[in-house]
Amino acid sequence: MVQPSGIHSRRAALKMLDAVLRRGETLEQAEHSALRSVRKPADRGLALAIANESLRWQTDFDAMIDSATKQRLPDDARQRMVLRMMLAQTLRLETPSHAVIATALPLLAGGPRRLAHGVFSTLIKREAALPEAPSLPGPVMERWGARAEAIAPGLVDPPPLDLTLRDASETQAMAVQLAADSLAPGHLRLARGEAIEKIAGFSEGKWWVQDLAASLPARLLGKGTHESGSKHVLDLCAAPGGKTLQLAANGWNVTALDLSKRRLGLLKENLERTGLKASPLRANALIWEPKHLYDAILLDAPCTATGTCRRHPDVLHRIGPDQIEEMVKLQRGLVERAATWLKPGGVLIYAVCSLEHEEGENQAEWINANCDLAPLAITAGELPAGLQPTAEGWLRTHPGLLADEGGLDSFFVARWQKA
Ligand SMILES: C[S@@+](CC[C@H](N)C(=O)[O-])C[C@H]1O[C@@H](n2cnc3c(N)ncnc32)[C@H](O)[C@@H]1O
Repeated sequence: MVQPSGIHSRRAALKMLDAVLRRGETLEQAEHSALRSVRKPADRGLALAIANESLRWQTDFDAMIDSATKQRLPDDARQRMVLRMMLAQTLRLETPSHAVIATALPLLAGGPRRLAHGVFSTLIKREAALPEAPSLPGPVMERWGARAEAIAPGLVDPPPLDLTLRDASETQAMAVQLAADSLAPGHLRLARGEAIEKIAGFSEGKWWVQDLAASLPARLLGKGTHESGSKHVLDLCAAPGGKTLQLAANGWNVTALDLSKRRLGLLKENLERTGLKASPLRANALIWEPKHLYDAILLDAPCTATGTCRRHPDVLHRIGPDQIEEMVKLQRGLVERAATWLKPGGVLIYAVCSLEHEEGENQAEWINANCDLAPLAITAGELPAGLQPTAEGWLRTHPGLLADEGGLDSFFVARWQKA
């Protein structure tokens, strides 16, 4: 049978959705195997766009689908996944209906295609439309509470592209060269679209991709030099190295420790491209013992990553209480050990790209109560204009902040000092 053109990208998108929603894989993990058989970059881009938009607007697509079916389709039914993809193409990617139908029905070969066709046609006839911002899944609304309302508008589109510059003194010149905005020294914000490798300065290693929020933890450690040379920082859970690069560029002598061989490989590539120096170290921080104490430790802890929902909408559907609890335990194990590896006067930064209280605010309270460290409040003067620390001296960013400038990922950051 002749397959309609564009079917490969739709098959790959369906594979990704299936891996995320039925097997709990991250979209990034799923991407790898799903895109293996899709050769053309444009087809790969389309597959990713369909999967992303389906996940971003899933709650709204499901409400539409349910309004047009007599019997509710199970959440993980293939027809529901294909219908979400069809609606994503029509309502978000401006794909003509005939192309949507021609590429969707083969995905249901051997199954009830008529149902999908009927539901889709009904919704198109009704001129079903999306709300201004995606509705968040019920459990996410419950967890994020009052913040959810501010966050949702930040999820409408994929975020802009943020770069961190190797040399912050070039901020203005690079902003002009790349027609970019800058929200802080060493930060540039570009419209998303162009291939990363094609942006000027990539091959010379003048910058790396890093959301502004992700750059804040390392900024809060300041310069790494003093009269007698460089101070020692342990970048604990360092790979792929966005913060390692910042610390190295700021004069720190960096040990970049991570458990993952693959991710450390990326960190090494990043060091090579930027010409910055750090000492990568593969170890499990839960059993590793340092040979000396550190002036500073940056613990960018493994977490549920729900704060990256703008670029990874799969987290809206994959993460629940079990994953949160698992991460909370791991984070406590790591921070408990890190707290003993600081010199007197040494500074610890704890950061997570999570929107969950359990991994952020609750962990900071736990550290206050259980670790031999004194809180060192973050001040407004240390933050980009428009951001404020909390009353406790912590930092909590989310996609609803700096909304007019393009928003931010969500990070929780707090700081302590060893007596
Ligand atoms: C949030 S990511 C780090 C991102 C990195 N700091 C950056 O800015 O590019 C968390 C990292 O923790 C690492 N990790 C998880 N458990 C670990 C452990 N027990 N010991 C060391 N690293 C661990 C993961 O491999 C992952 O790279």
